[in-house]
Amino acid sequence: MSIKIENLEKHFGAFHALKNINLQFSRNQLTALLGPSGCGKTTLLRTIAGLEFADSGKIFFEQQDVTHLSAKERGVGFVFQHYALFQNMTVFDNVAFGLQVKPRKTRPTKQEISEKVTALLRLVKLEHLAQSYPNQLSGGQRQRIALARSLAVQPKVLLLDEPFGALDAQVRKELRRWLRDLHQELNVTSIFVTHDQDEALDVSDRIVVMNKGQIEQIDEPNQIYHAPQTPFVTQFVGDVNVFHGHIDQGKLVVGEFAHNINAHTNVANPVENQSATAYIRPYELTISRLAENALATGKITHINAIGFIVRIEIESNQSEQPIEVILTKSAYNEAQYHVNEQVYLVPDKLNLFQQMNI
Ligand SMILES: Nc1ncnc2c1ncn2[C@@H]1O[C@H](COP(=O)(O)OP(=O)(O)OP(=O)(O)O)[C@@H](O)[C@H]1O
Repeated sequence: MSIKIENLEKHFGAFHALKNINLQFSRNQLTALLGPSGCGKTTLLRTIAGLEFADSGKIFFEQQDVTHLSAKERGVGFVFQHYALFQNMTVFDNVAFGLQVKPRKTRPTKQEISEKVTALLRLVKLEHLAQSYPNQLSGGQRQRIALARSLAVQPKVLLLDEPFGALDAQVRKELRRWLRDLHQELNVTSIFVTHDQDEALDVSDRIVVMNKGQIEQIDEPNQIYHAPQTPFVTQFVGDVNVFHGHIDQGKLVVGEFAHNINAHTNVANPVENQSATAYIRPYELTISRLAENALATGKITHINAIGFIVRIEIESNQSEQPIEVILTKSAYNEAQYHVNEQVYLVPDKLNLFQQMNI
């Protein structure tokens, strides 16, 4: 089932929650709606579900205009952050619920329901818990049951609102992997809401980044991370160092430093004599003992060499926040940097934004 959204607008009183949303979801794709708290992700998801209605705009499921249809008529499955399982029913009955309450005419037989529920429990790998009650399950298991329950009625669209939000980091990670694998087997168009960039990058085929009721960028995870198109996306997805300056004779000038940006920036022709902000990932910044083509200088304040990579923090007058640089262990061992050392920072690559391309 493909989904198309045209010119969607939504207000809550005077608050403008969704601003001219235009979007397409391809059949069987897993899309993440990613953005900070309050940006409108849940409102958009609920509007797609038919649990909320837009002020204007249209929603199509394939060719059908579903804008004014109820959630039930749209045939969507919904999984919320807080597993809304029935506490007084067994796992089996929870999963069977949607089938058992179907009108007599369309309700499967008892035997068919039993087979279907067993197959779904097998799919979420919890067959052995069929006769348990929700309060006997872990958070992760409950969420998998909630998913099995929503799949029982064969939804054409599966909508997940922070499905792993209430779980601890380790379980979240496991369930992410599990959702990705499951989605490949399912053939269902899925949209999930998250404010966790790692989760979006790890699980989805495509990410829609939202900010203040608007879409900032729609792209594959790789593009969102490596080719962010707005300052907001650059800062929201992944760690980044920020340098404010201006362009002078093709160079980015930050304080007393003038860095030649040719060849390793996203902007071919930066506008002269205009302010510019450079966003640089920690691993795209090189530490040097020479001032040549540097963008900043600063003092090393902290070195974390515990893991596979080495994280170095530098305090600099050219940056409001401490600058973070990531080095490989071998580069670090070779250079032998130490705390309190004064060093220069030279970018290998930077994302530049000026007023006009924001
Ligand atoms: N029923 C409502 N009445 C009034 N305001 C609402 C209502 N639902 C949402 N809002 C407001 O609309 C904005 C968007 O809310 P929404 O839940 O869509 O954000 P979100 O991006 O999903 O955030 P979170 O990650 O915190 O859930 C918020 O400022 C919220 O307060």
